[in-house]
Amino acid sequence: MTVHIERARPSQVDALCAIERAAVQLFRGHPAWRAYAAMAIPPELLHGAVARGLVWVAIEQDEPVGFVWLDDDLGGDAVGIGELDVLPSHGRRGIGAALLEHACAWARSAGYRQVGLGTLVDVPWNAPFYAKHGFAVVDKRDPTFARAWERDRENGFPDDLRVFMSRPLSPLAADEWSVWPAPAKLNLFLRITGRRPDGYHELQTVFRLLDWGDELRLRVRADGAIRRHGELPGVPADEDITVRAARLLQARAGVALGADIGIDKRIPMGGGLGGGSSDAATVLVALNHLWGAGLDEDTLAELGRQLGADVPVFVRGRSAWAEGVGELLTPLDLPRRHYVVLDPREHVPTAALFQAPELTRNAPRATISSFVSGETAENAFEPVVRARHPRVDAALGWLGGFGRAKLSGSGGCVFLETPSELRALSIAARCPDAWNAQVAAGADRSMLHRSLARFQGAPQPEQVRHTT
Ligand SMILES: C[C@@](CO)(OP(=O)(O)O)[C@H](O)COP(=O)(O)OP(=O)(O)OC[C@H]1O[C@@H](n2ccc(N)nc2=O)[C@H](O)[C@@H]1O
Ligand SMILES: Nc1ncnc2c1ncn2[C@@H]1O[C@H](COP(=O)(O)OP(=O)(O)O)[C@@H](O)[C@H]1O
Repeated sequence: MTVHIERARPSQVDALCAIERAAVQLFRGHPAWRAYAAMAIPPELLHGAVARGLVWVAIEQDEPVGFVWLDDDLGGDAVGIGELDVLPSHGRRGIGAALLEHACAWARSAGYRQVGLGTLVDVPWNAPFYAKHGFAVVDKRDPTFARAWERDRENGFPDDLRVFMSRPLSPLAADEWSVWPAPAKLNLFLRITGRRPDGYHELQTVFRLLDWGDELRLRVRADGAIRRHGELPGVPADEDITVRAARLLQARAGVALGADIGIDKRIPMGGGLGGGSSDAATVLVALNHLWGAGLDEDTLAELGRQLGADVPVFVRGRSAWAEGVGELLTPLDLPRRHYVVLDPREHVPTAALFQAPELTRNAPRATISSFVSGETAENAFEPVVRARHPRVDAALGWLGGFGRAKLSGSGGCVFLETPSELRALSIAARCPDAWNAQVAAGADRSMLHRSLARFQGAPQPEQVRHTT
């Protein structure tokens, strides 16, 4: 029977937790059994990892039979194998090895240079299995594993039997596909203070970048062509902002190389989460690197501005206070927060909202301190969108039952800030079926810039992901 591997979907989370529980039974009688048996994967955490594209599942006859979960919290140029489990009934068929190779291949495309893991030295399907697949035992005091070692001790794993292992990943060749993240954003408030002669509106907003978003695949072409692979509903290739971004960069930098572009779309289109803008910024930043075009960040941000008002903040890669049409940016370090982001599945047309006669477009100017104190927290589009789009109104009403729910950008996505990931996960778990709920952490430094640092072999800007 054939098995194939694909990215895990939210609907598979319960099945994956059950696979882990079945696989752990093989440790009965082992000194680590008590610790392993006491530690089931919290389904909400797996949900988060699935949403961020870090889990792959092996499917046989439409049923999940194994999975691998990558842990991107190690830092530096290393990614971890957080979990690798196969149903005991499907063991010894090479499914675990295939999952491992799949995850390592993705990690290599994402610019990681090593894969690390913690495992048991005396269990045949643990350390000896990984050794067969290119992993070598490393010194436990290696700083890469400091957090993992600490977690081991918290979980009561037998320290003498646990080893950390690492496998190097070779750099990508020039003609291979690479993968790059394109994070979503939220507008923590949005005020419109005036209108410019060209019809564009002056606004003030705070862009909060998230640790969740789209994934782009890029491959350099020698023939100069820019090609999009796959379909994006309602967006012909020539109109796709990623294709336009690549062409703009090509012309500005005078490069003769081209690119293949693939988009794994996770951010709802037209949802006020800046998905298209972020995709465009990722293309500018990534191709600038892959083509060796050598443009500086100011030039890339200006190219971004030509593509859309929200593109520069993604090019700069910092959560920021914004003015002008969104291009005058002051980086902000915001407190650690998680967000429940709710998609009412309603496309809200941005341009029409900016034209709405009832929109408040002459608000007094706010200050950063009035935002920080919580006094300035409104979104000028919210009353207009609530009146025109009943589904968005209903989503705000439901989420508002848990705290101060807000609209992002011009909507239709709405969000709620929470002090802990668990609180966000428990609210998201109660979301009515009609909408889609996502939990994400705020990121002061963009995951795009973490990727760029990996590809450049430079030190990481800072951990993006805040855990509580
Ligand atoms: C409202 C915001 C807030 O972050 O986000 P979204 O809801 O789109 O995510 C942005 O200002 C949207 O930025 P973006 O989506 O890039 O807008 P653009 O493509 O540049 O513009 C779409 C249309 O909106 C109007 N527009 C846009 C920005 C602005 N400051 N004034 C405007 O009047 C213009 O009519 C323009 O033709
Ligand atoms: N690569 C792309 N991803 C998303 N939208 C795109 C893309 N290219 C063009 N678009 C167009 O831009 C519109 C706005 O996109 P998006 O950035 O997702 O929403 P918003 O501006 O509300 O945050 C979409 O409805 C779509 O028509």
